[in-house]
Amino acid sequence: MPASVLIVDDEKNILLTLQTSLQLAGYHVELAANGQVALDVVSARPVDAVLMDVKMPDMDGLTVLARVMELKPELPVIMMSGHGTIDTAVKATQLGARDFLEKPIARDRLLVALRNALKHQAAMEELRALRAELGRYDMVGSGPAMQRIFSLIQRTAPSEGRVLITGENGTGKELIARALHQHSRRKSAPFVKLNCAAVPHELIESELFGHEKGAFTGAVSVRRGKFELAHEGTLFLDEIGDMPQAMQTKLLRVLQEGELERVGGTETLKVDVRVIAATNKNLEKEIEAGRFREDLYYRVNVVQIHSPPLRERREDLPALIDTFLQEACTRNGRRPLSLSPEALSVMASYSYPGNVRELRNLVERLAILCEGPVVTGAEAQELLPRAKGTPPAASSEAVGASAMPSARPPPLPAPLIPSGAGAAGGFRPRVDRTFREQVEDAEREILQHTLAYTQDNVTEAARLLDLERGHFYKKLKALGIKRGEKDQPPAGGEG
Ligand SMILES: Nc1ncnc2c1ncn2[C@@H]1O[C@H](COP(=O)(O)OP(=O)(O)OP(=O)(O)O)[C@@H](O)[C@H]1O
Repeated sequence: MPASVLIVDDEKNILLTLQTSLQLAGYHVELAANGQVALDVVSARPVDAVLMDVKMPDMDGLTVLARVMELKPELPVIMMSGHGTIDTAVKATQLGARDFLEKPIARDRLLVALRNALKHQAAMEELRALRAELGRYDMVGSGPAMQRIFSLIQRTAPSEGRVLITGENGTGKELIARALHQHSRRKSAPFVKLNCAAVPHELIESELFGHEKGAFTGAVSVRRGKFELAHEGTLFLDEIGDMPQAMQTKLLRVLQEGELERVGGTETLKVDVRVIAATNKNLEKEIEAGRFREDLYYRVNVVQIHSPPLRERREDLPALIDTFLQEACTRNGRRPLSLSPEALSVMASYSYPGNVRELRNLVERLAILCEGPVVTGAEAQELLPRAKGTPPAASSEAVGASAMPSARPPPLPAPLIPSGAGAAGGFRPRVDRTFREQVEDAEREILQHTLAYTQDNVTEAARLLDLERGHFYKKLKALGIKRGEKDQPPAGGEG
């Protein structure tokens, strides 16, 4: 689609001369003979740049410029003046003008200014997108599950086939979608994302298809939808299982015909977009339950890529931890940290219900909180969440699938191994803690472990350990264990 330029000038012959120059250079041109018309156009139709005279009757160019900046702060505006003073040029720049040209306008100078303004605009948009996504492109992992994903990406990306990516939250579905885009012939066009679960149902249509000015209350200016923005590129529909049914029907039509109308509009727009969808739901079950259209499912599910949960590809943990740790250290301006074997073992024994996203956050916390340069097992242990029924790890087992408990709690608390004491053969005497302190460490771990198992239910934890409830509370206090407020200590604090 050619870039569209709005020319604003009260002199008709200037409008026509500039129009001819720009049309010959391949631009789509709109004309406005005064400031009010210009403002109407800017709020009613998408324009990519504005070329505007300073001196106009009724509303002068600088006033119009200020209003345009309120409506569309990112829109590049080039001001023109036959009576250009430095003052006016400075004022225009302060108001947000991208360039200032003196009349009479040389064609070459005009085209260079316009090209620069549009290039700058595109670069800023790219930069914004890159900043937002910084560090989210590279996929780490060399185990069989990731190898399978890489191979599917390699084979599917160059095709035009729609892809459905399935998997729990935080498993890297968006990264897969981005990798598909980056390895496709569409890579120089935009990658646009819409999270269907995050947009209120009543707004999703205008998010996807855009809207005309006045289409509904709050539609103060025309807006392009995600489909239009993704023209010639890729549209990533995240959480497609949450798309309202009425929208599923409309989406189906766009996928079938490549055509759409903005909300409140009558013009039919043609779009060339590759759709990649993702879901954490089982869409076949959603179809059975009547919540997801079967025909839409077949449209989006030409190729399916499943991203398994992290607990099913534990072999990737060390590489992921290492990558995230180095990234986090750089980001937080500290020297590289490394994990002791005990810390790695502790990290490996957690089940990561939030998957790679949770791992990434935990590692970021390690990079901020640990003294270093080597993260100890105790520091890692301290960091892991324990309140959701996940028992804290035994600290000195080897990393590997067998060292990792499943996400579900065991039927009874697993036998505990005090910090620093491993399974048979792995025992290492601690010289940095007294005997009494090590006993307390062990007691603390038993109480925390049991509380995590009972989801902070003290009565149940005390029962499991065959302790009186009051005595249990006393121990918690003595060992400095903080807990949630599910039930209160008995009156007097003892039992
Ligand atoms: N293989 C990987 N290598 C490196 N980083 C990864 C990998 N997988 C996921 N991540 C990181 O984990 C985080 C979550 O990934 P992403 O947003 O792609 O997951 P998702 O499955 O799309 O999540 P949601 O379903 O919640 O939208 C991101 O910070 C991403 O960079």
